[in-house]
Amino acid sequence: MLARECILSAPGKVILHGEHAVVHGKVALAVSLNLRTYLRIQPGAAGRVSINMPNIDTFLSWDVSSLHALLPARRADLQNAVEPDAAVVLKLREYAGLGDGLADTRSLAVLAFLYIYLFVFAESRELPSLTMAVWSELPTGAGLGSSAAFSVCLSAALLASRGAIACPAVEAAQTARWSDEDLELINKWAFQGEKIIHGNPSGVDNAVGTWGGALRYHSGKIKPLSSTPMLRILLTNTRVLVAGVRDKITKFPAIMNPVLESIDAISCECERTLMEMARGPEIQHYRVLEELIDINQHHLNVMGVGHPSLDRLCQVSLAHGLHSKLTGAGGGGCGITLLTPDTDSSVVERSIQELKDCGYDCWETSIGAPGVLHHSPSSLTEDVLKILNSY
Ligand SMILES: Nc1ncnc2c1ncn2[C@@H]1O[C@H](COP(=O)(O)OP(=O)(O)O)[C@@H](O)[C@H]1O
Ligand SMILES: C[C@@](O)(CCOP(=O)(O)O)CC(=O)O
Ligand SMILES: [Mg+2]
Repeated sequence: MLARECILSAPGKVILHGEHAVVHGKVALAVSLNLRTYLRIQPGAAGRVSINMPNIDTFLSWDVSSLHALLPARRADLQNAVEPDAAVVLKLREYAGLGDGLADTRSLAVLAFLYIYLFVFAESRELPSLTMAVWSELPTGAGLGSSAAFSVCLSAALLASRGAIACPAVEAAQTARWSDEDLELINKWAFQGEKIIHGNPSGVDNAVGTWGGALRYHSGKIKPLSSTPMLRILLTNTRVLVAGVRDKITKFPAIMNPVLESIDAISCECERTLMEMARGPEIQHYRVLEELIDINQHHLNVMGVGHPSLDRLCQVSLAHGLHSKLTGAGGGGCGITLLTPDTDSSVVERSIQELKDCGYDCWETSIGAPGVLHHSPSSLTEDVLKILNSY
């Protein structure tokens, strides 16, 4: 077990259409982002488990012997990731001294680690000493799926340490993908991590973090959108922290269900348009994509997940003829703006500048990055390697 170090990474995501509705069984379209979370795991000091998570200022270490007491009584089935129940989460909370701070999403990262560590090793009853460091290029809690990228990295690293999946061989300065079968297992356990962090996630974020690229997600069914045209997108982080957005879906189901149906239809229409564009993109296709973005943004506001900072993003970009919507949980966080072939570069530059003047971060992003990857140390940038090596 954990004979050597393993470095891996997983991407964040952008939801084009279907956030929130996807939790209620509607279709979502999502794409991976060129911003990644990196994790390095290595054999630790004898009898110790240490986790270092500088993005959330959390550095913890435990005795393996004390962790043994937390092992579930029943042997967990490694191939069918076990769902966390409230009693287990409470026990882990008490052990880690995290109290009941439900609002402190940072502590959920610790719980996700403890859960996956204990349950992945539960079958063997042998817990390894290890040291782990995680570093992300993604802002946390901004709607770009940092929780899923984190859960995917945790799942892949711990399954590899357990020997449940083999680390694919990497040449110097290169990366390697896991087999489809291993990706299935990584995704299953990452979903459990997301359940701890989110409560009731749809599973779309961990699917993108695992497989990368563009995909259609519907009630757990994942379809890669391999022939999607290359879309140019501006990503804006309003820097307003997403704080426990409460949508109105459960409060007014009869009123909100038609809105969810409409979002489902938007995702399907967008998918159809993207497929047509793959055969030959025309400017009318972009006009349809823009209209779908506008309609969905209105729906998301109706659902109560908007924010004045996101309204401002939409107004500023529309003043330049560009169409935006929130992405992810909403209530702040990030929005996307579609750039079209007839968008002049001076318009893009002016829009970016005006959005920066609002105090937002704004940049043109590239989408469709690979899913979870195994890295050789020399495939990492010096900056990332330095951070991971400092723990
Ligand atoms: N790099 C990281 N290190 C440790 N925990 C992380 C990291 N990235 C994300 N997380 C966990 O995910 C949480 C943020 O997830 P969430 O609120 O779903 O926002 P999002 O997924 O949109 O970034 C953090 O509070 C933390 O618990
Ligand atoms: C709102 C939702 O659709 C996406 C949440 O994404 P994020 O954690 O805000 O990046 C929830 C989900 O799909 O689980
Ligand atoms: Mg998340």
